[in-house]
Amino acid sequence: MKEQIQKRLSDSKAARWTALIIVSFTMMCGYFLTDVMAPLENLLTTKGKVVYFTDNTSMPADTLVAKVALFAESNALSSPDLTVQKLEEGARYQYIETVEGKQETVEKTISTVSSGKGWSSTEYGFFSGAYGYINVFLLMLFFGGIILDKMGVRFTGVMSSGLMFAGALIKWYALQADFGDAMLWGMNLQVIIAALGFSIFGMGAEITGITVSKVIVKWFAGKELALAMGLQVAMARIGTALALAVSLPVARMMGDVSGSVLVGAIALCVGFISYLVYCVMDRKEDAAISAARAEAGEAPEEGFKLSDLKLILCNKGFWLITLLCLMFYAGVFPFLKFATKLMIYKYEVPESFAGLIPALLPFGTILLTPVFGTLYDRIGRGATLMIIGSVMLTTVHVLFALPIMNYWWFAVIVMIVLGIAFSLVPSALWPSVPKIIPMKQLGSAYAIVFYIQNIGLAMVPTLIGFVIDRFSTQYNAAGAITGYDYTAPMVIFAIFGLCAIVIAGILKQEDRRKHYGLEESNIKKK
Ligand SMILES: NCCCC[C@H](N)C(=O)NCC(=O)O
Repeated sequence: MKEQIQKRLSDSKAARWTALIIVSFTMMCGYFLTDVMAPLENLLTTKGKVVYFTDNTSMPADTLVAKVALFAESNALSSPDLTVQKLEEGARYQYIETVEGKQETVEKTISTVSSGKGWSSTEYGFFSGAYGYINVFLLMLFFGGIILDKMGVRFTGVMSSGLMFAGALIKWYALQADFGDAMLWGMNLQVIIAALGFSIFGMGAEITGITVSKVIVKWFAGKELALAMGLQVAMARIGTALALAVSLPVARMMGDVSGSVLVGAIALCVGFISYLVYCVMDRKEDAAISAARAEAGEAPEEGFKLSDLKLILCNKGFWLITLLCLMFYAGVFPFLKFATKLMIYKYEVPESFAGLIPALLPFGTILLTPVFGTLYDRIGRGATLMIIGSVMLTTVHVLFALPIMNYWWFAVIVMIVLGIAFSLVPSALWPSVPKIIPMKQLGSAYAIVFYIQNIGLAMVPTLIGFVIDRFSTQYNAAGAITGYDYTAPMVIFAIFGLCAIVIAGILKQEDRRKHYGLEESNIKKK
């Protein structure tokens, strides 16, 4: 009987994997909402309504009306069905299009109509970066780590998943409301309120992220730690992949971009409830740990002290991991925010399918991250995996920057390579932190890594949005946008990759000197 009390819940395989699935589900819902707007960039940056045709092409409603009016003026319309009629499902239109230098009459049928928001690329970039603003500028992630180490995973997780839900609701409110032409700080008021919601959500998502990492170390240390972390990341990627794949169809179906955000907010509500379920398991685990300590006559584990921060901040290996994280993730997550439009304008993929190519990236990682995690658990080579992943990231961005091979299948291949890189580095990077920093400082350590990473997540989209507006957007004589040249933004992303390679190389050298064990396996033989 006594033995049963002392047995930790985490010693049971079923219990620890159940705990992992529950907390990973909460995180997955967070990842869904994080990227739900990415496939909607084209819609958000178009003014007025956008019509989608049954052949999967799309165009701003104003352009269609102008083209059809021009056609009607110069032709006697053969069928009343083809006159300018209501912009609604099933309506048919004829107009002239220039295909390979020749003028052709095309006939199209509307499939759905959605409302664009008329944001500029700068506004879209500002909004996308908002995820990190509160984390970075109000130091909330930093405080989040201290709260986590002081208050524990139950209090912190409930608070942070509640914040994610609240932020999502504000974002949804901003997108479905009509603010007319109201402006604030030189930007549309809608952008500012949506960004505020996204910032609150981002604070919740990042604090949930460090909490979940600590939960996993608590349940899996000395066991299948990297595999568990890999699986958690894989589930998170399902959230990203779903966001990229279904967001546009949902927005089209519901007639507005806010529809996709509403779906995300509902998912987050379920995620919040599932974290409450985890709290029940966590309480039992803590009780078992305390009972075992009392039984062994050990004093309860010393709590986190602020002076512990010094130990973290003076550790060179820790800083190298943190900088690698900053550079690597600056080349991936912000890129995803712009990737759908890149597919539309550089690779001429119809908008209806364009989100599916970036979605390949997280889909690929769903399988590969746990595979590489297991590899790290069993054979080690963590620093080497990070170098290889960073080289792949850089190569991919160089290929996207070059004005060659503008074929959709080439974009697919390059995206798959990026998917491999995006599996390699996270599966080695996150389980490497506990090799450098002890458990009781782990919450703060992950928080500082996430904090620095968030500087990239906040600033890079803002920078890229500005660069696209300033250097990449092409206009015709009348001042209308005709296309985009993605060379400059992609070169910026490639530079982040290059920095990641250098840092990963130095980390490997440092590991050799300090014996962190990054190249060693994680599973301890009993
Ligand atoms: N788009 C979600 C951003 C998550 C950032 C988070 N700090 C993180 O790095 N998580 C680990 C990962 O690989 O997703």
